[in-house]
Amino acid sequence: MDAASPPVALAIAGTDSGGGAGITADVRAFTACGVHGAVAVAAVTVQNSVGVSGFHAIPPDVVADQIRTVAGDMGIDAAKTGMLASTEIIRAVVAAADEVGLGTRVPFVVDPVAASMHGHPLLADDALGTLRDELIPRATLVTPNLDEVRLLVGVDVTDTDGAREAARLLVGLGAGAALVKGGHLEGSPEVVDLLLTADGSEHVFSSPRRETKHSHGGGDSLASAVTAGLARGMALPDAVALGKAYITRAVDHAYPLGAGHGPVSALWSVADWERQR
Ligand SMILES: Nc1ncnc2c1ncn2[C@@H]1O[C@H](COP(=O)(O)OP(=O)(O)OP(=O)(O)O)[C@@H](O)[C@H]1O
Ligand SMILES: Cc1ncc(COP(=O)(O)O)c(N)n1
Repeated sequence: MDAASPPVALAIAGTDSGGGAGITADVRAFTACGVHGAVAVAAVTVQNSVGVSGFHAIPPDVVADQIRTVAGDMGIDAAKTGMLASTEIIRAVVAAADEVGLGTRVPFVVDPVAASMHGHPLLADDALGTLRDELIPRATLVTPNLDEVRLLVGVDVTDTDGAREAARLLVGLGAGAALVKGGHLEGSPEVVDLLLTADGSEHVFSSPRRETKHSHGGGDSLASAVTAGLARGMALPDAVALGKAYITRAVDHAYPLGAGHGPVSALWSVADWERQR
């Protein structure tokens, strides 16, 4: 007898040839969190642990068609965006999202990726306004890091009050909720991610800060684990709690790889499985 079909989550994002971030991290998180991962590739990056040396943006209509063709066959229970590269791709994603109900019938997580952790740009400068004005208003949840917060709403977050103010402004852009991630707030012993929903409810997710430079793909992994929770029908705070639990474990198991920043890891799930074999 066939197994029951799992929920389907769709990642609309870029590839990472080094396998640390982007769509590779997304699909690992989807699998580890119990959903089937489908993908709409928006860009192919030439990337390793040291940085991004180039990328090729996929034609916008091909990005949109990947979304439509998955929706039309297997259905989409939740979707997330990562690297979208250009204004034209964002507009194509917005058009397809509206057609298939992302952000209305289907939970839609927007991770507003602007640059890699090495500081290499993954979004054209002139695309930030389109991301802010056309994509974020469709988001069930937007998940910026502190650099993206600064770019999107001009707030320099240094503490929880600043994160709260930034989240309020992000929700003011039209997102259903904002999760302001505190990974970049070096110096604090806890990593605090703050969730604010449009109805004003606030949830704080805190975990011990791990001393590691190997956190490549952390933001993608968190957003994808939250998306998996939403695809499974969880309420947003529960889905974010799942995402935080997943990323905390993945940072705990992050490993060095290459000369630069190694990835956060989902390989503990394989070790668990082998122990039980
Ligand atoms: N040193 C750390 N220890 C534990 N958790 C961390 C650490 N750094 C980041 N995290 C967690 O990882 C997630 C991603 O946070 P971060 O603010 O680094 O986003 P990001 O910049 O988009 O990620 P990245 O650039 O690493 O892909 C958050 O849930 C954060 O709490
Ligand atoms: C294709 C792609 N998408 C997203 C990121 C951001 O991840 P990080 O901030 O860990 O470099 C990346 N480096 N590459």
